Amino acid sequence: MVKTYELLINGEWIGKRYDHIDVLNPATQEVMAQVPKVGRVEAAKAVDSAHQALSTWSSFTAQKRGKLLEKWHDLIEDEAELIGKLMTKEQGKPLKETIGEVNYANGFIDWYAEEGKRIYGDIIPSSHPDKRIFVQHQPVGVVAAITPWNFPAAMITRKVAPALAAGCTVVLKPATQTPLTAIKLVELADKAGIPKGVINIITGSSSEIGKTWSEDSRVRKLTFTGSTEVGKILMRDAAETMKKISLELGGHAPVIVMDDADINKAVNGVIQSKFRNAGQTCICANRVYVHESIEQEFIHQLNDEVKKLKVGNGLEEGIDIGPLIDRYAIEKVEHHVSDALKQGAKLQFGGQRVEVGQGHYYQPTVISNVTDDMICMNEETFGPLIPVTTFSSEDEVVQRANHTPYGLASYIFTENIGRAIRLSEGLEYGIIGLNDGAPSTPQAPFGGFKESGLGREGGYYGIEEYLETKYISVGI
Ligand SMILES: NC(=O)C1=CN([C@@H]2O[C@H](COP(=O)(O)OP(=O)(O)OC[C@H]3O[C@@H](n4cnc5c(N)ncnc54)[C@H](OP(=O)(O)O)[C@@H]3O)[C@@H](O)[C@H]2O)C=CC1
Ligand SMILES: O=C(O)CCCC(=O)O
Repeated sequence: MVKTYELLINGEWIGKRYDHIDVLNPATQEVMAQVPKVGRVEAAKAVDSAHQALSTWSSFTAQKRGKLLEKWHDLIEDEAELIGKLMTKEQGKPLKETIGEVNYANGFIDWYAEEGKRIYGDIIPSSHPDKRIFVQHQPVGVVAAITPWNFPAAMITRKVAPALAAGCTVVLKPATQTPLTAIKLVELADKAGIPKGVINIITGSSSEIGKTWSEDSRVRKLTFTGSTEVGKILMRDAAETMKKISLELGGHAPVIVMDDADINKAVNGVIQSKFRNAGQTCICANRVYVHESIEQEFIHQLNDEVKKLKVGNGLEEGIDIGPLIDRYAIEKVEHHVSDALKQGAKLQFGGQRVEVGQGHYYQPTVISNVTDDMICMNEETFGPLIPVTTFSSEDEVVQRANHTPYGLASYIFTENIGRAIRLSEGLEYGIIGLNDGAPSTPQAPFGGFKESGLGREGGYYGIEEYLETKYISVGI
């Protein structure tokens, strides 16, 4: 019999009396667990609970909240391997990546346990001799967090840790495909002594839960990571109650490899960025622009490295690329590859499914002779495909790289400092990996320009998203 996980509302674990949703292991397609399927009633109860807990939690000192966050961090650290295994089973990514993600996720808790103590205000010199200007920051209130399946731990802590550190309480809905890691993290928060009602987690109908939270004026902040399409729905709905919002949405990251680049560094950077989570991240390299003079050498080295990558069940030793999340994901990759090949792209490596059990596995794939009108050059592939094209000048490549509604991450490989600065300034992206294929870290601001979203997560920028600014004008 599969385990049924429970949900936490107002300090009580509930779930037995609801319908359930099956959680599948993407490597085997087996049902590995079930979670309750709740809707509007429980979504509203979760807000009641968070709202009730708000005054006490926000009145705690930052030190007291920080201590509880540290306790939560330590419990996660103790169970990192177990959580990693659970995440590999529900999400598919290799164990080395899931354990890495647990540590990355825990880094946000660690960072915000400290950062909560540094929510400083200002005293601003007044132009009136008989007045003083004080500015202070207060928690925004109840926060609703909706998270995706591609980072089942990090997307939870990147939102919940700064919210809690700022003095907010949270209602959380993880993705239906990967709720187990999230529930496990909340269980550890409960065990750490974070008071009842401060974190509430529910699973179920995303549209009903999203609507309920959007309409509820007690929810003062909505934070979401996922598709641009859903982000736009949530932004429209949140406008009714004028909530603060953070949206971390899709991307279409260009990689620019200049003729002076260290090719070895560029190849490793592309591989690091592209094949993390089998290409299912919004900052993954989506299209590679290589200077025409080094195309052959770059592709040759890239093929050599890509050939070494091992595809299979992420629980097995030595696996680099696990299964894609579901059948729609692999069909999308196939569609992008076949469209490109039909229009004249050249297959360098891969291009096929890999038959391993029942999972949806796809070979790491490299195609060249790609043109800007192909689907893969315009839509997020969210899979292990590297399309390579060439360019001849700096201006041309910046213009082509910026020609997209997205603006999340971009990558530059060059050894020339002037070019590095010019390109970094010219690219309309929130994140630049300059000779770096892995820019994500808890201390830095993560977020996008244009249709890649609003707001930033991580670093001190990340906590500002959970604060209101209050100005007190004092007559003396
Ligand atoms: N920026 C990023 O990190 C991500 C980008 N994507 C992109 O989006 C594509 C689609 O992925 P998908 O998982 O469908 O992403 P979605 O945007 O559909 O899902 C992300 C989260 O939003 C929830 N959700 C879905 N619809 C609504 C709604 N109407 N109201 C409130 N919440 C909602 C989902 O719940 P539920 O799971 O219950 O449906 C999930 O928790 C990917 O192929 C990729 O291109 C996807 C994931 C992450
Ligand atoms: O948006 C995503 O794909 C999740 C975040 C990835 C990261 O933190 O690197």
